[in-house]
Amino acid sequence: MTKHILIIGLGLIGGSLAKALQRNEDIHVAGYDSSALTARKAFKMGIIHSSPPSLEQAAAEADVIVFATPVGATIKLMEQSKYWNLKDDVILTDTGSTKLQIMEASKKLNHLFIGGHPMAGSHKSGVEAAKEVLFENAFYILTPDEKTDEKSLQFLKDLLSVTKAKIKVLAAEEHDHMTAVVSHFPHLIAASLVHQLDQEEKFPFARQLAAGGFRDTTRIASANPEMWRDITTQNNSMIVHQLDNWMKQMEQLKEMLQQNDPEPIEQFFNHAKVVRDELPIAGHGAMFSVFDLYIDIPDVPGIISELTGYLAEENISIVNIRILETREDVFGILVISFQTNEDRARAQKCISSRTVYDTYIS
Ligand SMILES: NC(=O)c1ccc[n+]([C@@H]2O[C@H](COP(=O)([O-])OP(=O)(O)OC[C@H]3O[C@@H](n4cnc5c(N)ncnc54)[C@H](O)[C@@H]3O)[C@@H](O)[C@H]2O)c1
Ligand SMILES: O=C(O)C(=O)C[C@]1(C(=O)O)C=C[C@@H](O)C=C1
Repeated sequence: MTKHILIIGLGLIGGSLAKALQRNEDIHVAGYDSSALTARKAFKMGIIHSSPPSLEQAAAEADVIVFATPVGATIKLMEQSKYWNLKDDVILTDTGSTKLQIMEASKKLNHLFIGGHPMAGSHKSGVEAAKEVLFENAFYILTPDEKTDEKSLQFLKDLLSVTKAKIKVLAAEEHDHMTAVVSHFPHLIAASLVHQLDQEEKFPFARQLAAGGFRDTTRIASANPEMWRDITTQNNSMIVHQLDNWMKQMEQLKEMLQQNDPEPIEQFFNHAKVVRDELPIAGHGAMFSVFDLYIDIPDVPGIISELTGYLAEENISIVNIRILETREDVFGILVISFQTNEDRARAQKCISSRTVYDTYIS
């Protein structure tokens, strides 16, 4: 029998989930967004099967309701949902980046709520950025609580299995602690590095020099500010705890730098390299979402379409393409991102065999 899923919030995450869920032919995906334009776009793009005009009516028909809205809006919607006429056995879930406050809010609901968080995403937002494959190989965290029965949990796991994510059950507190370390606090550091560049007054040309290192470290500073405002206010104490640890670490770093002894400085970098190099490689998800290929190209018209044309001929899909404007002379660096290491290796071979341009992997 067809199951009715309602996704509220049709941005990057809601849109990607809707697309992935459509792989299951026994599922009807209805989508709602507070922006009527977004909902219309999602329907036109085929991301959702239907775009009901009334949220309450769509909620009443749903077997599963997914809140894929910024976490502040999710808590407000959860409160509203108490007044909706829901099916008795409906399962409510969400995709929010924080879990403790959301699970706390779920205690006041009359229906089952199982927290959810796919650990994959992007600095891009909105329905246009939605991708069916976004969650493949990424962890998808679920945070059931004492009210959750095994059957409903299994039902949700089965439903989400079409995303090809790795489903993992965690307690909300563990989730918020770990995401503060690997996601929330790094976003604040990335933003702080950009602020530091912005405060550089003596040499404004520094912005032009910002090359791979600065761009790689600060990509996530381009993420949606409202979304990160909500995450930061909800997971505030865990983030402040990370900041305390960071400040202690920075004090130690400062002392080490003041002594300027090369050996501990090398050890500092070496330890970070060993830990970073040992991080597990995931196809998508939190850490390694893309594989970049760098190509030295001359500044001539048509060069990008020439190169992408070669890749298209060999059926190699591209995730992203950008130019690093780090040099003022004739050559620039084109960075093409791929979804897999294999795609990048094929692309490097393809470009090296068809052009004279140097390609390299950073
Ligand atoms: N962006 C990421 O990398 C990422 C990754 C995993 C989880 N998340 C979480 O998933 C959720 C959605 O994030 P996103 O990146 O898709 O954001 P997004 O900005 O791309 O999309 C959010 C959508 O929700 C809609 N919306 C906002 N308030 C609403 C309301 N009250 N009712 C209905 N629709 C409303 C917006 O119009 C927008 O279309 C957030 O809770 C976020 O923390 C984000
Ligand atoms: O890849 C990115 O750009 C992301 O920021 C994704 C990211 C993360 O911090 O890793 C962001 C928020 C999430 O809740 C999960 C994933």
